[in-house]
Amino acid sequence: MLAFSVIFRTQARRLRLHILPRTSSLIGERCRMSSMNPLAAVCQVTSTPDKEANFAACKRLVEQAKKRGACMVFLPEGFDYIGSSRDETLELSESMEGDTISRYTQLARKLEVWLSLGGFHERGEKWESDRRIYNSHIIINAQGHVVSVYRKGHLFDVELTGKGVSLKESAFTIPGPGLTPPVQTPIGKVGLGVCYDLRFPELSLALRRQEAEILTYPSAFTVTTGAAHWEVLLRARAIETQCFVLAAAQVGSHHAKRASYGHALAVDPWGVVIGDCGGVETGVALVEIDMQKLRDTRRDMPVQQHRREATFYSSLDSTG
Ligand SMILES: O=C(O)CNC(=O)[C@H](CS)NC(=O)CCC(=O)C(=O)O
Repeated sequence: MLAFSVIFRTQARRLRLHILPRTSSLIGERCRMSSMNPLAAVCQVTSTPDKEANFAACKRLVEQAKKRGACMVFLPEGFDYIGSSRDETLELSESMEGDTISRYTQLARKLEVWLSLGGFHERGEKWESDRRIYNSHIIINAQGHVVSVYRKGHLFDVELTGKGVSLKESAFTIPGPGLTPPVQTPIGKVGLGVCYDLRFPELSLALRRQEAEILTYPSAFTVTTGAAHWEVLLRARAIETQCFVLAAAQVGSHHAKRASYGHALAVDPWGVVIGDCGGVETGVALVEIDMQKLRDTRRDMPVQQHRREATFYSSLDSTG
């Protein structure tokens, strides 16, 4: 009998529930059955500069998640690698046609599972002359086709005085051109962001306006900013858009100079944390995507209808 564990959080207590599907044949069917809520898998990994080892670790988690009944598996920013210098980060990058994406499309096809690959280091169009990359969030369907790509719009150029955080993403990355429309998947309509984008509610509101039901922020948050802001920001985006929010994450030490906060998280449209991978280990949290919860939340408190964006922006214009 196959069992899977879902990590639920009730206030300060964490409970691990073991749920037994009635028969193992239900697992493959779950994504197609309208009577059961689909399962999403939010992964937490520790990428290093070793691409082979990272692929092996991610593949194991995707296989585990599929076995436990997931229809769609979410991997974090830098799932391919986290480089130890600007030069190494650039050197290891690939195009969409390279080995890495080809291996993941094969994996998706073989396991018949959808994948969200957050934060792929993608060589830009003018790589040969400018050596710049995009930070790309790629969606692959269960037939192994790339169905959507969003290129991170907000770059993390941040230096926190006295807090040991100093990163300049724009030194190697080009910002993406803008929003990618939400994509229909077996778990719902998924809107794409990446990591630092989480801090900009105008992106999540634009995705909500385009009918997103699930927002995704695959991340590699720093330990300092993660401890201060991560859960608050994710819950705020969920509450104000009334969407599920799924955020796969990097955890622990990538190399001598860099570590990540962890806590890959899943939040429901009411703002409740329904999955949390913790701050220590790699792993996967399986969560039910119950669209009735979303419909109830939006019906009871129709904030999207109450929104008066135009009023506030036009008053800004008139006051200069
Ligand atoms: O560098 C790579 O290889 C992959 N990219 C990242 O890890 C990015 C850019 S440096 N990290 C973040 O955006 C952290 C955001 C953050 O921590 C916050 O908003 O507080």
